[in-house]
Amino acid sequence: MENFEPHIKCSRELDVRYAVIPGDPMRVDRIAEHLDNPQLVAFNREYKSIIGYYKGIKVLAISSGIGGPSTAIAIEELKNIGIESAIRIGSCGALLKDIKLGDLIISQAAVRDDGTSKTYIKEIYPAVADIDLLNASIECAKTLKYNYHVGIVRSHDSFYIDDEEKISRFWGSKNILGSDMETSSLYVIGRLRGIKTLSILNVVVENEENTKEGIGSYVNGLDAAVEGEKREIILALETIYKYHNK
Ligand SMILES: O=P(O)(O)O[C@H]1O[C@H](CO)[C@@H](O)[C@H]1O
Ligand SMILES: O=c1cc[nH]c(=O)[nH]1
Repeated sequence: MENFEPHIKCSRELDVRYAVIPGDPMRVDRIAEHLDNPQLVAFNREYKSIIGYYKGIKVLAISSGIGGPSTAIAIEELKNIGIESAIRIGSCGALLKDIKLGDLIISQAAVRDDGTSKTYIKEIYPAVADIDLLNASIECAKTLKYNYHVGIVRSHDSFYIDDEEKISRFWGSKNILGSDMETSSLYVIGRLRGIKTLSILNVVVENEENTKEGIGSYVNGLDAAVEGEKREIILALETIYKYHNK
C-alpha cells in the first residue's frame, strides 16, 4: 500500500529526486507550463503538487504555503519521499535601492529572523545554500542573461508589524539584499535532514516601496515582477538540469 505523507499527500512511489518549491499554490500551475506531461499529484491544505519532466528529468513542483512552520513540514515530508535537492522559487522585498522589480536574488545564505528554524537548532548554526546548486544557478543566470544578485537575504515571520520599515532599513544597511519568509527554515532544516537546498527570489517590492501595494500589483499581474517569476521558474529548472548533468 502506498504510504502517503500526512500533509503533502505524496509518497515514495513518485520516485523523484528534485523539487521546486514556490510559496503560492497558484505558482505551481505556472511551473507546470514549463514541464512535459505535468500531472496533478495532490492538493491538501497549502500543499499543491504536480509532477512532470524538464528536459527528461523528473521534477516535483510543490507549494510550501507562507512561512517557516508550513515550510518545515514540507521539507520533512519531502525528505521522507526521497527528495534529494529542493529549490525554492519565492517572492521577496528588496532591501537595497539598486535591486529592481523583477530582478532575481540567488540566496547564498539567510539571516535567521524566523521562529521555526530556532526550534530545531540555535542561531549560531548558519542558514546557507548548497554550494553545488548555488554555483549551478549562478552559471545558468549568466547564460540566460537575467538581472540577478547573489548574497544574503533575511527571513522573517511577521508581515505587517509596525516597525517593519525600520527593521528593513537596518538589514539593508548591513548589506542584506532582500526579505522573505521561508529561506532560513528551508536552509537550516534542509541541511539538518541532508537535503540540498537553494532559494531563488523574485523581487516584487522595491526598497522603500509600500509592501502592500507592491504585492498587490504583483498578484494582479501588472508589472515586471510577473516576468521575474517566469525567469525564476526557468532558472530553477535550468539549475536542476545543469546540476543533474554535471
Ligand atoms: O511568494 P512566496 O513564495 O510565498 O514568498 C513570499 O510571499 C509571501 C508573502 O507575500 C511569503 O511567503 C514570502 O516569503
Ligand atoms: O516585502 C516583502 C515582499 C514579499 N515577501 C516578504 O517577505 N517581504
